[in-house]
Amino acid sequence: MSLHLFTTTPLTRYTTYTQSHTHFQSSKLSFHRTLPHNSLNSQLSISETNGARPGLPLPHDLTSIDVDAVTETELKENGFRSTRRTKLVCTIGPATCGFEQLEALAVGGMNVARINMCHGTREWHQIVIERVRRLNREKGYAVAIMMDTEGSEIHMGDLGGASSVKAEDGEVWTFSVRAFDSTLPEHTIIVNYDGFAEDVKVGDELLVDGGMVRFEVIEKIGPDVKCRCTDPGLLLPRANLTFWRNGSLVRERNAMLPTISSKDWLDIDFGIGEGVDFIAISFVKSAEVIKHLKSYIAARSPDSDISVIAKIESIDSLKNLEEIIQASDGAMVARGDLGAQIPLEQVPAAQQRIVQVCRQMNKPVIVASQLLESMIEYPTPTRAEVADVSEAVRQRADALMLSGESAMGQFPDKALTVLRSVSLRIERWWREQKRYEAMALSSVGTSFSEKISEEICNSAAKMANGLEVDAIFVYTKTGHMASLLSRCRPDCPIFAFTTTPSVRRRLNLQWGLIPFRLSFSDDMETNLNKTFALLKARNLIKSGDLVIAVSDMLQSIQVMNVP
Ligand SMILES: Nc1ncnc2c1ncn2[C@@H]1O[C@H](COP(=O)(O)OP(=O)(O)OP(=O)(O)O)[C@@H](O)[C@H]1O
Ligand SMILES: CC(=O)C(=O)O
Ligand SMILES: [K+]
Ligand SMILES: [Mg+2]
Repeated sequence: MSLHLFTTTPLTRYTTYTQSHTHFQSSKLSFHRTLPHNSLNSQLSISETNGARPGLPLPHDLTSIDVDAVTETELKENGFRSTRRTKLVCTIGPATCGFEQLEALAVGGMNVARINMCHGTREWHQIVIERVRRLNREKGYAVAIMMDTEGSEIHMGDLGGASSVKAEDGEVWTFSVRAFDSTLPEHTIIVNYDGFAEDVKVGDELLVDGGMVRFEVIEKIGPDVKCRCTDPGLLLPRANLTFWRNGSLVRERNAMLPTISSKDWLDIDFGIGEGVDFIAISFVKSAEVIKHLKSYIAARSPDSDISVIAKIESIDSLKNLEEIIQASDGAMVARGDLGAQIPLEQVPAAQQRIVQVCRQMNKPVIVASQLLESMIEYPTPTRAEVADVSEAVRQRADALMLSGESAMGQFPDKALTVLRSVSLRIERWWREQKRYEAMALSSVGTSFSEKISEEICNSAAKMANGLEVDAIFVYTKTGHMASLLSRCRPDCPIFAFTTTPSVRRRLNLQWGLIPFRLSFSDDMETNLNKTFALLKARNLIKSGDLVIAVSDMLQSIQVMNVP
């Protein structure tokens, strides 16, 4: 292993190299000068001609840098420090599936588009995926796609075409497992689970959508279960159903249902075929199902790098939380169903625990459901909703998610604006107050090389805060080193340079990362010169900006002013 300190005039540069070898005996400290950066000009002219010098065609790929169009504007307008660190996920539904609507969400800061396989057909989802791709291709975004499985929990059927139906206090409704050929009789709900009529008992409480509407079972007649509405509200198509007996959730049979149903496997095949970036698995109960899915994806599509997100929304997933998160590539705090399975007042503590476990294990975490529920109908959020969003940002979750607000609400763009502005404000407040928690991060690396990367990232983040640098640059092929830096939640943004578009899209889910696509070599000097030239040509950085650069090829840290 060797340690070098470099310095140049007029700019000052300090470099620490930690090159990892499996065997090493000595450490060396040297001090010398690097070449001046006068090679910048020639690179600048190449980039300015868009990679096509007359008579000497250069592949666009080698001389350009790709960054999200909105991030670019944000960086230019607000400077590095004020960029948003918390990522935003939007569920796409009828309110947002058009190309212009998707573009409006991208302009508003959507980092990930989520499609929920509970709703709509595969053809419908395929059109949405293609539109997001087109948006990325034509408008320079890197919006990632997350496919969320239906899971085999119990839910209602469609409401005969109605978008919602009101259940009034005291009304008697029939919950039936029958298939109705023609129109649905009045006050009738279809249940997708054949064992339903056998499993419920008179006196059970039936919760729709985690308790948004409640019924009490009053009579069982063959496949029909008569229930009286005790808490009125709106019934939405395919809403989730849970039933409770003597104050606890009935889940004996439920627990026997497979996490991934036959329909889910077909949806997963569809997702693999479409090359989605994330697959989120509903109602995960154990780590086994995640491992199984990951090996299935690897066998099905060896070249794909689809990340698997575990949705934490059941009692079992909380019981096996650590092992599930360890096996996954990320997690979602799916508060909608979670709140139907555990008492509501336990959800906030569960959220905090899940966010912390994910951070410790270096997995991205999304806080989801009802963040701005009232904005489905109204253009402004409640104060309580703003406080809830603030709390998720303060916990430093990687991402916040919109569900009904963006899928079928009346104000999807306004809801996204609220998430964006609350995130920015709380992040700034946190930095100004220097109130970041001193969370002791335990080691996640297993090999010696991984441990080196981790120590480098921890040190780089600490140095970045201490020296008040403008940005951390990380050159990473797999994205791993970028996520280790993100885990430290430093004060400055992290510019993550990566060679493949799919890694770039996936990094879009992680806190504080600004992913760029750039082709680079093993030679950091060349990489830095090239990056400085390209970013300066686009007015994204200027001479004198202080940056720390780390790389997973060299396992190095360098501190420098942009020449
Ligand atoms: N593709 C779609 N087509 C029609 N409606 C949709 C679609 N996606 C979402 N919605 C509507 O938006 C609402 C909220 O979306 P969300 O994805 O949170 O649904 P959910 O069923 O509550 O979530 P989950 O099934 O993951 O627990 C849904 O209940 C549904 O009414
Ligand atoms: C998102 C989701 O699945 C839930 O909150 O239940
Ligand atoms: K789902
Ligand atoms: Mg759910």
